[in-house]
Amino acid sequence: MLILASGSPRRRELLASAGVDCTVLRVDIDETPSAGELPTDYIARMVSAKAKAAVQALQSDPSLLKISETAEDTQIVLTADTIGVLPDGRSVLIKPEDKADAFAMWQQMSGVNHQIWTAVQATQVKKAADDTITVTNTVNILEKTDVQFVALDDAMMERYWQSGEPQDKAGGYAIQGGAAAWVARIDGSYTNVVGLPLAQTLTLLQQLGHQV
Ligand SMILES: Cc1cn([C@H]2C[C@H](O)[C@@H](COP(=O)(O)OP(=O)(O)OP(=O)(O)O)O2)c(=O)[nH]c1=O
Repeated sequence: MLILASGSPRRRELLASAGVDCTVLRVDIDETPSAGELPTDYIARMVSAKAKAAVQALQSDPSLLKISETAEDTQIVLTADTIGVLPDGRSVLIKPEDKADAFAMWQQMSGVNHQIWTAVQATQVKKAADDTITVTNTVNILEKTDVQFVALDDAMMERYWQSGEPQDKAGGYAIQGGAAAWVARIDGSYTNVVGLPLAQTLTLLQQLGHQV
């Protein structure tokens, strides 16, 4: 069975909607961007740090890995990271720290286009007889979706902040929730915005020989 190393319920639900069962392993990493770090570098660092943390957790508790110790028996650990990117191509939007941070992000997205990027990493691991976990293959994809927001006023932003939904979402919004009314159009994968580009992820899993 697939190990989804993500605390995001959206990712698990998307995989379940495609009939993919997974075991959830929560990993906690520092998601602070470095000064001047470009979106491509930041998102690659995040998705790989989440995978490293997951492999470490498996190493501490190898019983989480439901595979035998034969060389052919491997398991896939899936990690993902979702960010917003402003039209300057440099500004990364992650989860808002507080209300002021959310408002500042939304003001920059009001009435214009931004992009949502999700990076997905499939890390194939195997277990040796002494319970050592080794990574046998790593494959990454990066999917980008253009999103255009309507013009937002203070009352719309205030109402949405009070809903409690923005707090744990990249860019401080959920297209699958209250912010659906803010989205004039998108160009690209919808599920990518929700946190996991489903069709592309299934292709990735198939490439690694995982039955989907
Ligand atoms: C833009 C957008 C983001 N999101 C979510 C997807 C991700 O869960 C979250 C971005 O944060 P992430 O750090 O990508 O994911 P996470 O912290 O929820 O889970 P983990 O790190 O354990 O994998 O924002 C939506 O649900 N809807 C949206 O429209």
